[in-house]
Amino acid sequence: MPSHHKKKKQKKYDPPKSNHSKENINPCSEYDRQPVAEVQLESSKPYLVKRSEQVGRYIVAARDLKAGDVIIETPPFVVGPCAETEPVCLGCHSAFQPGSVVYRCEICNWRICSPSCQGLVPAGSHRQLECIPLRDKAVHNHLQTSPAAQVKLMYEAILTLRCMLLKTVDRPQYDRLLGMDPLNDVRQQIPKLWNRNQKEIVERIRNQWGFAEYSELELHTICGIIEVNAFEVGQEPTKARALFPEAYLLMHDCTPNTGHTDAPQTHHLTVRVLRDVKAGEPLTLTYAHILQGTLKRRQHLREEKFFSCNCRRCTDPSELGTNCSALRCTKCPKGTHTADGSAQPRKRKCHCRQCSTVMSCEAVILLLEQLSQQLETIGGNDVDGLETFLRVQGAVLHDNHYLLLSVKHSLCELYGKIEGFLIPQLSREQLKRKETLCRDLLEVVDQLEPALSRLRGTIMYEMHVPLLIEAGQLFQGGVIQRAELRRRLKEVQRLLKESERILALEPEGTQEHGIAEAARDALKNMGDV
Ligand SMILES: C[S@@+](CC[C@H](N)C(=O)[O-])C[C@H]1O[C@@H](n2cnc3c(N)ncnc32)[C@H](O)[C@@H]1O
Repeated sequence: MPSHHKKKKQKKYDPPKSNHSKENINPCSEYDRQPVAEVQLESSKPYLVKRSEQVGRYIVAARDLKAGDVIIETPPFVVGPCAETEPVCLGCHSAFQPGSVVYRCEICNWRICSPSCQGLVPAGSHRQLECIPLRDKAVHNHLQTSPAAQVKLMYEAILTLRCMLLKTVDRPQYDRLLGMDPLNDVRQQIPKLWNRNQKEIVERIRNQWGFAEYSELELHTICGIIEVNAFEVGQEPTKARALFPEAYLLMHDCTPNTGHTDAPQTHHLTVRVLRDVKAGEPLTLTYAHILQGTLKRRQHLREEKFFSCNCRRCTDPSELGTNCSALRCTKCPKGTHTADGSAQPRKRKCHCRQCSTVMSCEAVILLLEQLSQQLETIGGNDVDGLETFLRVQGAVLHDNHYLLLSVKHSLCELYGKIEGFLIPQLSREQLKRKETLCRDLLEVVDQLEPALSRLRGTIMYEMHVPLLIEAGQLFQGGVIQRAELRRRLKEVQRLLKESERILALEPEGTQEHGIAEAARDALKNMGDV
């Protein structure tokens, strides 16, 4: 729990209004449902809370911020298993390895990774929240008799139950959780979603598990709070969802100016600005995948986050010049098709920018679905299969199309990492290939998520390897002289320094932190150039 939290008188839940006032609101005077202590402390924060009709509450920089400045640092309100997940440890949320010893919680009998799992006991975790209620209601019996698909849904319901149990275990925390917008009015208009929640979560918790003391509306509200506001946390083999104070106020943008990271085990969240931000500028986060095309991002945001994105990138058919969603024109040799900026899928058309041929967006979506399915049939480590996909579909899609970018990203990591393609096994052509793939990716990432982007940091680290080897080989072969060698090594150093600068910001124990250490070692080994 954040240290500034003070106990306050209980307030009745007042669902947030979706017709937010247009007026900009000073954090010291706004927040009808905010605990007083928190409002008083807001003024020391690097952000101000505002509100608009279109976005609801959002935050802006309270002063000029420098790339790397931390704007939010917070423990989670609550963490829990992802939607429809395979069974995970209810302590640390790590997946169970096939054949690993089966341990069970001695109280509730649900599976855990080990009796000494550190995640079982902290505040807001299994033992404090659902463990004894699950035992008292013998919920484990349902787990044993249910088919795998139902078991996944039972794990999904755990996070809703955890939030709900806060009402009795930690009422102030529960009240703060209810400060998040569940968008009930919007979600209720989507029968597929509402009815699914009713059947799979609300009725499960109330009727099957026997927690009838919680009303249907309370449980639907928690479902909404999770759907609208939860962050994905953890790294393989741990994957979970978490709700955080403050961070939920970050509005979405498809070219965000903040990035976030969560610490292994505790899932404490750190949000930093990725680039310099001027006072008054909205602080933004992406709720979608950065290397995804506009149609897909907008679809995800509409269906899963319940709004139409009209950011600069979504309304620009070229996606800020990257052509991330462009298809090659079948009628003219140089043309590319891109969707116009309309937010409404039915109205959208994909025009060739050279010859004005028009394709319907439905046809484009269908084609991309087929290509995605084709891609899924290629094994994750199948270098040749992925290269063939790039070659064949490169005739249909722009070089920077997001489907090709995702293949390029996989390949740039595979060259140098898997048996048969380890660094000493790579031919000159394959090393060059790795370099080219990294350059292609960097060119796009520099546009969409510049400066301190984690993706940039990892690509730069990958790219230093072929450049370093090539420089050494060319010098030893007498192809380049000392001055050219020096120039090339300087470039390698630049990549390593930038990669280290970015990834050293990641918490200890993460893969990225490990890469930062490797970059530091590589720089030390290079010595003075
Ligand atoms: C995590 S919440 C952000 C906080 C929220 N605005 C509030 O007042 O509680 C996400 C919701 O905010 C709104 N939102 C965030 N970014 C937006 C954007 N770029 N355009 C429109 N609505 C946005 C959407 O309703 C979205 O479902």
